[in-house]
Amino acid sequence: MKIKVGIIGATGYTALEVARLLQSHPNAEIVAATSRAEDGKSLAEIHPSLAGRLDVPIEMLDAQRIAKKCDVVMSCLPHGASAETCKQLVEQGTRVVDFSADFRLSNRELYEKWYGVTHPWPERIGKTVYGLPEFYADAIRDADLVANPGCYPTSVILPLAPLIADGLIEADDIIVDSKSGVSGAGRSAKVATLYCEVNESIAAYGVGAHRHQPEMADLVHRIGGKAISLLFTPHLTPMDRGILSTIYVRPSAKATAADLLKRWESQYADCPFVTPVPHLPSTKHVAGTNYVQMTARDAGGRIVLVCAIDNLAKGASGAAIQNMNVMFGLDQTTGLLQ
Ligand SMILES: NC(=O)C1=CN([C@@H]2O[C@H](COP(=O)(O)OP(=O)(O)OC[C@H]3O[C@@H](n4cnc5c(N)ncnc54)[C@H](OP(=O)(O)O)[C@@H]3O)[C@@H](O)[C@H]2O)C=CC1
Ligand SMILES: CC(=O)N[C@@H](CCC(=O)OP(=O)(O)O)C(=O)O
Repeated sequence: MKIKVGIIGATGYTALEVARLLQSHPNAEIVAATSRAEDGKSLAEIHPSLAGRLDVPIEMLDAQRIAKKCDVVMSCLPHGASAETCKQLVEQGTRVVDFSADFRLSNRELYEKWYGVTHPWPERIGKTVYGLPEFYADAIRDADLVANPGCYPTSVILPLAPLIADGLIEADDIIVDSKSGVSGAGRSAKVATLYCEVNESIAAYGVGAHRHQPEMADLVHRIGGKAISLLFTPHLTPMDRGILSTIYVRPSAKATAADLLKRWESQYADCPFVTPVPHLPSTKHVAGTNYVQMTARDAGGRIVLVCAIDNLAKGASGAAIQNMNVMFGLDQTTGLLQ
């Protein structure tokens, strides 16, 4: 019997990536998809790259109806809108992977400060597992709701957390410089992501004020056991997909880049998607895959960490399928090794 999967927010980029990846998943099938704007069409009509392969009809979102059809729902809705629907689906007995930031942080105050909205299900903040199977597989296995990680945070938490846990780097002096492809901003029309704005150009945004900064600090603290101080600057770059994070840290005592690589190798020895590498990774090395490549270099008294992921794969939809695999007792890599 295949896992019956529903995709809500089906017109977006992460939904397309879930559908693309699930087509070659041997144990799952898409049985429902929703959108407010494209009700009545099919997934393949909205996403022509799926033509001839996925005829799932798009329907309006009705949590009760979706819950009846699905074992698990991928909620590809924006933060703010997702939480209420996740609540209804979980209450109807369906398991949910939430792509939004609505359940990622440790507490309601932090969420409401950074997201500027009142949370509709505050009881679940701090009581929802963060969907990084590399650290939380046991809790994900039994979860009714999984908070899929943010894309930039994935590229920062995976390299930093084990180093903080072992005291190999200073916790109070971390600078993160990240670059993202434009699909990270979603598919809805915005001036900032128009062709003429992004083509042949690169720009910083959200300097010192991006909502992924508290997510990174919160999770590195939770996993590494030590509070950290971190400055994060994201950049929008003229590519479709991919994230490259360059992280400047100060080594504690006499730690070298080689020590950090060794630490990652032991931490992630049993994690099929996290690959410490000797070369400097680029977004091309992981494009379209669920892999994470990371390396470290000694430089001017600091160590520079470089981590590459695909924002739509390990940064969103690949991670969600990895989480679904854990939730349903499958091997983490099922359907994700293409
Ligand atoms: N893009 C990325 O790289 C990443 C995205 N994420 C997160 O994943 C989620 C989806 O992202 P992405 O696919 O890029 O987003 P898109 O903007 O591409 O798609 C969002 C989808 O949600 C629906 N939607 C929008 N507003 C509402 C609303 N108020 N109520 C119900 N449905 C709504 C839209 O469809 P319609 O208007 O037709 O209903 C659309 O299908 C977001 O929470 C995002 O933050 C996480 C990691 C990476
Ligand atoms: C390039 C770009 O705009 N990226 C998005 C982050 C990607 C994302 O969707 O993250 P969440 O899941 O936390 O929303 C941004 O900076 O807001």
